[in-house]
Amino acid sequence: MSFSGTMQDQADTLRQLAFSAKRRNMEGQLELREGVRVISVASGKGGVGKSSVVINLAVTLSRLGQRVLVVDADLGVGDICLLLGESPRYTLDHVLTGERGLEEIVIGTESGIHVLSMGMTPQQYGSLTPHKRNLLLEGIERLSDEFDYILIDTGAGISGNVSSFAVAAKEILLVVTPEPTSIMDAYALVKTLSARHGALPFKLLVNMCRDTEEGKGLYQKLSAITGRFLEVSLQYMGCIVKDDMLVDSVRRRQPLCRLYPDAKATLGFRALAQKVASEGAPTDDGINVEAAGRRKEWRNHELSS
Ligand SMILES: Nc1ncnc2c1ncn2[C@@H]1O[C@H](COP(=O)(O)OP(=O)(O)OP(=O)(O)O)[C@@H](O)[C@H]1O
Repeated sequence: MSFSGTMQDQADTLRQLAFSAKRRNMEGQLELREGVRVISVASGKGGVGKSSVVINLAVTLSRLGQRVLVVDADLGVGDICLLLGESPRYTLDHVLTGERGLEEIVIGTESGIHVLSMGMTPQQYGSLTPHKRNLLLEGIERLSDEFDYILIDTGAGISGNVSSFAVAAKEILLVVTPEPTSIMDAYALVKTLSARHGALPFKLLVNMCRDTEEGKGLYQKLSAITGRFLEVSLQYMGCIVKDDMLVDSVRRRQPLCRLYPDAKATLGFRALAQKVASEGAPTDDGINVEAAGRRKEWRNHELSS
């Protein structure tokens, strides 16, 4: 199977899961605990540091006293456990065969965060009996009781499972780097997701930039284009500078912020976590008040210019 075929498969699987969850929601059967923040971390292209952002944001939030679950939905890759030097004893297969409950494949890590690896092909999902689907969904429901934050590491790009989680997650943290291809792919992702799902509350994080000025400049450019051509406003969440310490932490399979508490990139993650934590959860329609205000400003600006 080709790589893009695999990504499409992943998207289909997660879409089915999301739709099942939605149906249950409408029936009042699946309800995530009120107040739990579900943030999907996405990128237009691969290799921009999405998994590193998920891990370090999760660990920093955990140090702020939050209970954090990372869902590795970058199906089949299992990056998060690899990056944390963890080898889960059980996989989703054990849940599907009924040997284990979903809670039992969640692993606690030394860094204080929990990780759930959710790799499953659409073929596997399609062959699930309604009973097994329910088991999975009920598992997710129960898990949300145990955490304040659920961070989802999605596949990269439009064909990734970000589309499936976009609606479910309510909050999308888009990771972009100063590379032209990363910027173009991020724009394409925002365009496609907005066309599919309407106004979504995009948050933008610039990774691997030279300094804060470059980060802010990139945000202003991208935000001007998405505002003008897509009527989509982006909320700036800050930047993480390019830092060799991060590369070293990946090699040593430990979170940067744990290994190097004073590294420049660690300070960026700290600022990011504080910004995330200081915001309220979005409202039921997925729009937080601040973002809605900015969208209105954009429209007024467009009308008056
Ligand atoms: N701020 C940074 N400074 C220096 N290197 C970084 C930074 N962020 C990420 N990297 C490096 O970029 C590489 C890719 O990072 P990562 O695996 O987190 O990206 P990704 O977007 O999740 O990739 P994929 O799409 O393949 O899952 C890693 O080797 C990491 O060390």
